[in-house]
Amino acid sequence: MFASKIMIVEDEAIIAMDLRGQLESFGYEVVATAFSGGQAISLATEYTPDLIMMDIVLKGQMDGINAAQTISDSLHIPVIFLTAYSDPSTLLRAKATGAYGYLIKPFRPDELHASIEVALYKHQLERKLKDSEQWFAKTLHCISDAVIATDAEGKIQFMNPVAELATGWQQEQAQGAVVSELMTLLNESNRTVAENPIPWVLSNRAVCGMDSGTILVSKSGEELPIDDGAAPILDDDGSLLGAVLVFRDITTRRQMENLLRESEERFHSAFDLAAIGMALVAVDGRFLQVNGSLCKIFGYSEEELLSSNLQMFTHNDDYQQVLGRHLRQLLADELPSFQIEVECYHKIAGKRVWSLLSASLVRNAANEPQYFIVQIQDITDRKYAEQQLIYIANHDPLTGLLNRVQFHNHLTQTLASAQRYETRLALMFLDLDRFKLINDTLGHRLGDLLLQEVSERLKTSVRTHDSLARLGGDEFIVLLSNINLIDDVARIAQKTIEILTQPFSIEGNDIVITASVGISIYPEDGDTSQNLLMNADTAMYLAKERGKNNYQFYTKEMTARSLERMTIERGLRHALLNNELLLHYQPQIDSSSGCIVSAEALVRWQHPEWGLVSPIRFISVAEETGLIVPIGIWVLRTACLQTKAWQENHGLLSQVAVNLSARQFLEHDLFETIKAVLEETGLNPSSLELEITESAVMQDPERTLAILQQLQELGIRLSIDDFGTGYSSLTYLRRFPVHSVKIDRSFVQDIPNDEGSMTLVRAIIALAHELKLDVTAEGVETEAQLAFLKTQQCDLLQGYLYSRPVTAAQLEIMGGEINGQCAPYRKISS
Ligand SMILES: Nc1nc2c(ncn2[C@@H]2O[C@@H]3COP(=O)(O)O[C@H]4[C@@H](O)[C@H](n5cnc6c(=O)[nH]c(N)nc65)O[C@@H]4COP(=O)(O)O[C@H]3[C@H]2O)c(=O)[nH]1
Repeated sequence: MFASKIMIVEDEAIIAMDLRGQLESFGYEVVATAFSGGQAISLATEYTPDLIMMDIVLKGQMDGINAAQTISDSLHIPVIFLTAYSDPSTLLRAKATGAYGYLIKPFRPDELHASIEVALYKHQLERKLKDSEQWFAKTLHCISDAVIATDAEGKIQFMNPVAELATGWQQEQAQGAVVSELMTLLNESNRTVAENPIPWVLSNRAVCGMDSGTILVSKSGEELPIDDGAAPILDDDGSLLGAVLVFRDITTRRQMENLLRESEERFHSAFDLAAIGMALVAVDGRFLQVNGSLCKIFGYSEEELLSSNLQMFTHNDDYQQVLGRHLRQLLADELPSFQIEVECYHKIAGKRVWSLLSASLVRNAANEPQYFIVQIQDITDRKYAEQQLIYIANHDPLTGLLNRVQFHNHLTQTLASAQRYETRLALMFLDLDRFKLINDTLGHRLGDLLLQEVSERLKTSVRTHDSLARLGGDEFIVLLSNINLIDDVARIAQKTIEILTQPFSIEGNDIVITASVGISIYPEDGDTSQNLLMNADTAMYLAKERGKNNYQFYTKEMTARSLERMTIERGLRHALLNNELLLHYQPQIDSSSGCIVSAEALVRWQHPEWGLVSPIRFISVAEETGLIVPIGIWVLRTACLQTKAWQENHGLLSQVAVNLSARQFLEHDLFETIKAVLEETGLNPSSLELEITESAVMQDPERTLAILQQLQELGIRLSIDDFGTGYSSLTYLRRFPVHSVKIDRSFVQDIPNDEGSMTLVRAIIALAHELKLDVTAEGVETEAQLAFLKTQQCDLLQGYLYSRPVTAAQLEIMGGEINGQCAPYRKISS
């Protein structure tokens, strides 16, 4: 603790020294001793002691009282007077300076000590009080609220600067004025004069809040919205000292409140009237507020929704989990917002609603989660449209079966699972036989209906977990998964074929179709979807070749064959462009005259590497690929040109026979093409015989009949090739405008050993003649065959006995000798 600093003012040096001794003995520090009033002021200024012991009577012009007055006014240092005089006027003067003590000499040391301690304590108290007053005064000046204090009569005693600014009155002007007269207050709502709270506070001695909505009219008439309160000022003993009014300008707050209210109104109207569903959802998922659109989307009333939670819309576990996870991520601040598609349920059982749900979380100023704002958009229509698009993209529009792309996906997945679980699967490639013909003859509309019926039947023949697809046209594919026994696959294939052979009745038309099926098995026939599909396709081709209407399992040998077929197909396309095709002619001999009257044109392929290729190797490929159409035209044109040249230059051949493939009959302009070739080459139609196989005629008898009639009317001769191998009867053929039949060489070759063949040949010739048809025997190789055929009066003979098919040049040598006359046949060495 520091000692209090005391200054002595005493013009008697001995007394001053004595006093100093006493003070120091009490523990004070005597910082200075002054001997006059003037010196007292300057030393007090210099040392600022805590207390001055001042003698009243001093030498010089200034006595102790005057010096004390100056020091008290300017330095606020407490003074204790020491004097030998105690006359009333001196005492009065001393008291007026605010003296802290007055000791009459001689005084006792304990009296001195007590006076000093009292003076120091009193001064300390006064200083604290002053500091505190100053602090309060400064506070009142600094605070942003307006403060007006009145006395107990309501007269203004204090106004801080904010109050001055708000009221327009300076404190000096307002001092002493009655507050309610100076301050005009209005009720904002009805603009009537509002009561000033001060009088009420003074009479009730209670705190009073001012109605919000109060307006202060300033001195200049300016109006300020204020928000305030007033309180009484009570003394320690409870007596009323006055009142204080505190108010603040709430213009900015009002503006903020207005903005907030407007924004809330906007939000509410946006919320209530929004076309999309909106909800405020508590963090535990309960609905706090829902709008009308939300109720409409799900068919629930507002009350029903408010008593349930967000998860109620979807019963699907997966969606619930996804939704729950996203909401938790919002709460954990891991996501600012999210948007997910959820499959929901309408109140009406079974009605599904697809919704696009967006949510974000509202947090308070302390960043604590308050509630979710959830928006729900009904996207059911869009979703169905999307599903429809996906369905369309994955399904065949005609039959509703899987399409090629989707089937590939299925196959890839099923194959992966078969590989994982080491199971077997089978692919059944199914192609309708002669569908193109049906399509072309009955029209595309009926063709489409037939395909639909076929797919319906196919559905019944496969198991539910098998996949059925239409790859295009009349090609179907079945994927049989989890196969135990190959026999099961065979059984299904057989059943499928049988189901399809039952006649279809479509718009009054009875249609009979058959199908060829090729089968490949995983893992035996391939381990990729491409391999398995290719091999099933290859097997299907073999089924076609083996007479159609059957099924074939893939074998390794088929690949070699199919490879060869592919090579032939590629080569054939070149052959046409590169002029690699040529014709050989096989003579046909008149049995009675022995003359060459006709020749059959037979195509050959002079391959640059393989040499001369037989038509047996390439005609079937040409037929499957459709290449037979341009090849057939080429053959026809070449044969006609050649025959025309022979007729004109050598007088050779009254006729040439050209094969017409069944496939060519599918061309809608077949007749026009043939007619054009005849016109172009100049060959007389009667010099052309077209050989049509029995099976080609029977594929579509009505259509063929119409074309044949046109050809006959043009003068072309028509012949049925390979007669006897099919199922047609001669009487049936009567309806067709044919001129001759050609007995198949398989019957001729058994003559004379097989009585049955001979009987058949005999009957064919007899019946044909009865029907006024010529008969040509093919494959005559022996004299015995020739003799038999002659006795049966077979009209024309063709076979190795006479000649193999030869080049045009060779044929000229054979028949050119008689110069235009029908020369007897002369065999050449071939
Ligand atoms: N074993 C034996 N065979 C004999 C005898 N006489 C003739 N041949 C053969 O029998 C076939 C007769 O022709 P196809 O029955 O129309 O049978 C033809 C025909 O179906 C087809 N073809 C040939 N050229 C053409 C063509 O230009 N167009 C069409 N669409 N098919 C053709 O190819 C088939 C085979 O023709 P090629 O190999 O030339 O075989 C020819 C001929 O060489 C014989 O005494 N013994």
